[in-house]
This record gives sequence, structure tokens and C-alpha cells, in this order.
Amino acid sequence: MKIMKKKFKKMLLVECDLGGPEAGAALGPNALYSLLGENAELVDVIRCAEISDCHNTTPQAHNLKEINDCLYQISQSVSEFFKKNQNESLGIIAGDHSTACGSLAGLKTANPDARIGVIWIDAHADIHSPYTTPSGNVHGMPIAAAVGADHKKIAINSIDQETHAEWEKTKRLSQSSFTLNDLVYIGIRDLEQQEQEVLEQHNIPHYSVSSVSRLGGTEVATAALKYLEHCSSIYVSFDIDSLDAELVPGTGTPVTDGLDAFNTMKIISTLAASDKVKLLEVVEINPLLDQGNKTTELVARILEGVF
Ligand SMILES: NC(=[NH2+])NCCC[C@H](N)C(=O)O
Ligand SMILES: [Mn+2]
Repeated sequence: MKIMKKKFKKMLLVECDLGGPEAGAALGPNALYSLLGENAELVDVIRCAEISDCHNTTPQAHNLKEINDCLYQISQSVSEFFKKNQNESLGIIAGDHSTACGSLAGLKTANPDARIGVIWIDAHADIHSPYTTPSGNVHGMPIAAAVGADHKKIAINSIDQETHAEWEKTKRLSQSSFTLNDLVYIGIRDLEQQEQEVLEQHNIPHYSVSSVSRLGGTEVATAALKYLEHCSSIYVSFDIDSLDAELVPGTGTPVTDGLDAFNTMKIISTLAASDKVKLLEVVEINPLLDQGNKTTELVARILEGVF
């Protein structure tokens, strides 16, 4: 039997569902981890507060106070890992997408001089701020937090004092780990007007689902890596709602007309093969919404050979 050498053998779990519309995504990391087999080595488990314990005093960014506590822990854990294991890679399985800016902050802290590129595989652009969010859900905001953007010129919300104070803290914790010049999207198809404007203004490249079907996952991933050629480290965020809604019932914000499993597997394996890809994060599995274990099992299969 051929023993495959998996790139992301060391795993961090982040159990958080404070950033999405409902509870359950905090159970995703364990559900997926339990399918990975004994080769996956756990480096840390970070548990965020439970929704029922949050007072939600930040109406334009729900539960942001508790999410900030979580971001701090993630950033510490990730930076410690990379300081100790300079040439290694880390896999993260997180709950909702709100904590991704914490992972990026950790990578940045460990390598302050690195120019970090980001490949964001998602149905959504997740580039809102509390000033532009339609829902107040923080899982729609991690990119704005990571780059330190408010988008005040295109605001639709005025934000209260506490939301303001916590958002300032989120941006501080996120440490401007990268810039919008070093971002590529794959699979996005459900964006608000404000997000469209930000993407156009910054000329952020995105590969649509139809371009992935036309060109193939390998070619798209290769092109994304090429676009980020000048970056020294790359972070990949894989939101499972990038996949077609039919394939992933166990996620909080499913969107139709998404990626197929084969091309997604090609994208992930091509990205993972790049030495520059240091962090691969998988998010938004919600076992409470799943049909049996259909979603988690599919994601585990997509990650086979990588995680
Ligand atoms: N990571 C996610 N699933 N994000 C969904 C965001 C949906 C919508 N754009 C919002 O901000 O509420
Ligand atoms: Mn997302």
C-alpha cells in the first residue's frame, strides 16, 4: 500500500459559531476532524463562548466582544506554531468564517516581514464592515477586518459606540495582515452591492464557478498562485459554501450554482502542493443542519490527500 504524505498533518480546531446566523458551526471542526484518521495531529483546540452566554451588545456586529476574545487566542496559537515550526504548514478547521482574520494575524505575527497572499474560496466575499453589513453577522466581515477597512464612504449603517469600540479592537487584533492587492477569490456568487463596489474599486480578481468549470480546478488554482507570485506566504480559506448548495446542506448560508466536488478537489490539491501555502483553513460545516453526515463526509473526501 502506498503511504501518502499529507501536507497538513498538524491541525488546529477553532470551535466558534458566534459569527453566523445560527448555532451549530462550532461542532463542525470535531465532526470533520473525527473523519481525518489517526495521522492528523492536533496542536490546539480553541473554544469560543457559546451563543447562549453572549449578551450581544454590538448590534451591527453580533457577538463581536466574544469573537475578539477568540481572535486573540487563535492569533497567539497560530503564531506560536509558526515560530516553533518555521518550515511547516498548519491546517485549521474552524466553525463560522468570522475567525479567519485571527488565523491570518497569527501568520503575520510569526513572519512580520512576509508579504501574505490570500486565496478565498467561498460563495460570499466576506468583505463587509459593521458600516455596510446587511445582517450584522461577523462571518461576513473577516476580510475587511484583516485589511483594516471600514468602507465608510459606502456605509448603509450608522454604528453605535460599543460596536465601534469592538470593531476597532477587531482591526487591531487583525493587524493588517495583508492588503487587497494580494487577494484572489474563487467561487463567489452571492454579494451585496457594497461588496461589488469594493471589488471593482480595488480590481480584485475572481474566478467564477463557470470559469472553474470551463478552465478546470487545476488551471484556476495555478492562475491564482501565479497572481500571488510576489507574495512570500499564502493563506487559503476554504468556505464549504463555495460548493453547490445541493452538495452541502450542512452549512449556514448555502448558495445554489456552486462549485462541483471534482474541481474543488483539484483546486485544493493544487494549492496545497505549493510550498508557499502555509495555512489552509476550512470553515462553515454545521452538523446540526446536515442531512445525516453528508456534508462532512464530502468535505473529508475533498480534503483527502491534503488533510
Ligand atoms: N462566511 C459566510 N458564510 N458569510 C456569509 C455572508 C452573507 C452576507 N453577505 C452577510 O454579510 O450577511
Ligand atoms: Mn465565508
